Amino acid sequence: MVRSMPHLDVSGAAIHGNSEDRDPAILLPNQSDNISHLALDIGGSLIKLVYFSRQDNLVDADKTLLGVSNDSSISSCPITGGMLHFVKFESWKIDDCLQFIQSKQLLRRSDSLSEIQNNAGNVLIKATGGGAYAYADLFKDKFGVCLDKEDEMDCLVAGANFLLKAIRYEVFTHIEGQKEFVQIDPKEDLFPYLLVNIGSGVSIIKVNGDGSYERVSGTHLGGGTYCGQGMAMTGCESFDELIELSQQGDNTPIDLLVGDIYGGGDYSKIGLSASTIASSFGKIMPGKKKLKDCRPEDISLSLLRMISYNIGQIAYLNACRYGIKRIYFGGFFIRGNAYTMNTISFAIRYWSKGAAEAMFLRHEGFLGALGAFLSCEKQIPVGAPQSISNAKGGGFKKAYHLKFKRFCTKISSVMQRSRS
Ligand SMILES: Nc1ncnc2c1ncn2[C@@H]1O[C@H](COP(=O)(O)OP(=O)(O)OP(=O)(O)O)[C@@H](O)[C@H]1O
Ligand SMILES: CC(C)(CO)[C@@H](O)C(=O)NCCC(=O)O
Repeated sequence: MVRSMPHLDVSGAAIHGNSEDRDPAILLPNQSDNISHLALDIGGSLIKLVYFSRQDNLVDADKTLLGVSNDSSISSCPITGGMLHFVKFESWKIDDCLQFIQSKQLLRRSDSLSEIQNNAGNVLIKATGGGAYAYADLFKDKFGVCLDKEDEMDCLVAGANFLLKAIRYEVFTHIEGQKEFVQIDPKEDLFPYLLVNIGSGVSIIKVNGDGSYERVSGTHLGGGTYCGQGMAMTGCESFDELIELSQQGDNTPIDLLVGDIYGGGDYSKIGLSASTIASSFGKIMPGKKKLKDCRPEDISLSLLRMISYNIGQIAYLNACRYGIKRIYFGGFFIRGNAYTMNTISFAIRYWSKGAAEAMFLRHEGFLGALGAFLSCEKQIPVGAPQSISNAKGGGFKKAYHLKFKRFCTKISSVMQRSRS
């Protein structure tokens, strides 16, 4: 028997936890239908899982949304709904993921949404990413469930649109170590935007509206490249180890700087300072330096910088190509790492001459999984979140808009010139 789906109510959705929490849960305060539902995004490197749990108790006053404890309407609010939880596993540890699903009883058949079935009577769970195809048999054999495949790009866009529209304190800029939340008015300054999803590989998507997008570019030099190349060059055994190493690194013994080529000076005629990287890894060269002479810490940092700058530059070029000012970066390559975000932000600022700013999402790696989760409903409310004008640094600065106007005018005149 095929039952109708219980309603997923995302109205009033908000982050649960404080502003520094990683992968924070999202509170769905108005979720009244009893749903037991999960969705998976099985990527080349990581499996991302989003699931709902019911939460009937009161919000702990110390755990108010984002620590905005002076907001009395929040601290005393009873939770009648539930929570969205975000969990990830390395793709090669799929057994851990299966074990987790089992231990949390996420496929309990007694819950109504889990009983959604296909024509053949098989229980379905939403899944996206390449692994939704690659691991379909495994899920069928292990749990007797069918993965109900959703397109990866559709899910990325749906997840991003939901977060940008409905979740306060989701988006932020990260410039020279300073994190500032950005509030988006869904009616004024949401579309179009560029979504740069840095997973194993990188997808660059121009998003025009709900379900309206075009994957305009991509690059195979992504998170998988940093991880694979880094492990090959340093002997590290994981992404986390590489990132940790990079924190003690210095790129200058490895990267060839403009000053190294120009006798210590700038090449000011073309606007290159002495400290600009002329060539990533350029100091490893015949007769000079070999890989074995380099510290793993420095290798990891140079690599992180190389990949991040390069993605930043490609993102900027695509923003120019379409005259888009808003560039959001997602994907687990970022992993909330300050250095990565600073570098991407620097690249966007540098290339746009300060006219555009990189923006990041707190649920960076979960866009696809969230989109798959929401696909059971296919409708996301447009409701603008409440104002957060009191948030530290919230809102775009007027100067930014002005600068960007100039930036766009410049781009269109360059484009006109190149056409004529
Ligand atoms: N614990 C981790 N293990 C492996 N990679 C990690 C880890 N944490 C962060 N990463 C980085 O995140 C990247 C994967 O990001 P993400 O999960 O967004 O993409 P994916 O879905 O696996 O890839 P794709 O979409 O290309 O199939 C890795 O390539 C790596 O750079
Ligand atoms: C192949 C996908 C979409 C899988 O997630 C991703 O890894 C990606 O966008 N890679 C970059 C491929 C390219 O456009 O060069």
